[in-house]
Amino acid sequence: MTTDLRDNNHGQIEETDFHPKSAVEELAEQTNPKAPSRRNKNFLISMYHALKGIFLVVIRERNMRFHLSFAFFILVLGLYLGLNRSEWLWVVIAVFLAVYGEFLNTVVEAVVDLVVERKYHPLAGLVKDVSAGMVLVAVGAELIILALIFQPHIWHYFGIETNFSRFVHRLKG
Ligand SMILES: Nc1ncnc2c1ncn2[C@@H]1O[C@H](COP(=O)(O)OP(=O)(O)OP(=O)(O)O)[C@@H](O)[C@H]1O
Repeated sequence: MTTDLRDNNHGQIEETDFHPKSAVEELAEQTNPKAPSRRNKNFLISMYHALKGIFLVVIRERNMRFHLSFAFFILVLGLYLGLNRSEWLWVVIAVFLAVYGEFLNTVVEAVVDLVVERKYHPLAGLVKDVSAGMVLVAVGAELIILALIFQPHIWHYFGIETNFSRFVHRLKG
């Protein structure tokens, strides 16, 4: 995180903490006011734009790369520990909850920057903070679900026997 100087709308300059440019900020700088607005002409073009959106967030948002690296680790751990089908279902829901939250957060950041034209505004800060809080809640839910799913398997792996870990392991056959 770096520091940035911003006008606080009262003629004073405040020092605020900011990360280096995010995907949203870089795109905001590339805006060409003279470019005509274009609409998607067919399904394939719509798909292309949707995939471009996913690609942009994955490549340029550090937090998204963290979520995906974590998801990959969970995938490997799940395969190694031999989760069953219904456990995978919960793992997928948990992982996508956090990833989806990150997508929403990126959208919120972009819209806020668009509305305030990247100038300082307390409400813009509030919206971004609440949006970041939403991601945190989603990650909290993800971690709780993953802990509930993986705990009996990890216990069993380390030879810690509880009624539940025995029950889950028996389900695996
Ligand atoms: N226009 C603004 N006016 C006031 N405060 C802002 C503004 N933009 C950002 N902030 C404050 O700076 C914080 C960081 O904003 P920023 O846009 O850099 O998000 P970020 O840290 O890159 O988020 P993420 O890590 O989720 O991508 C916000 O949570 C908010 O408190």
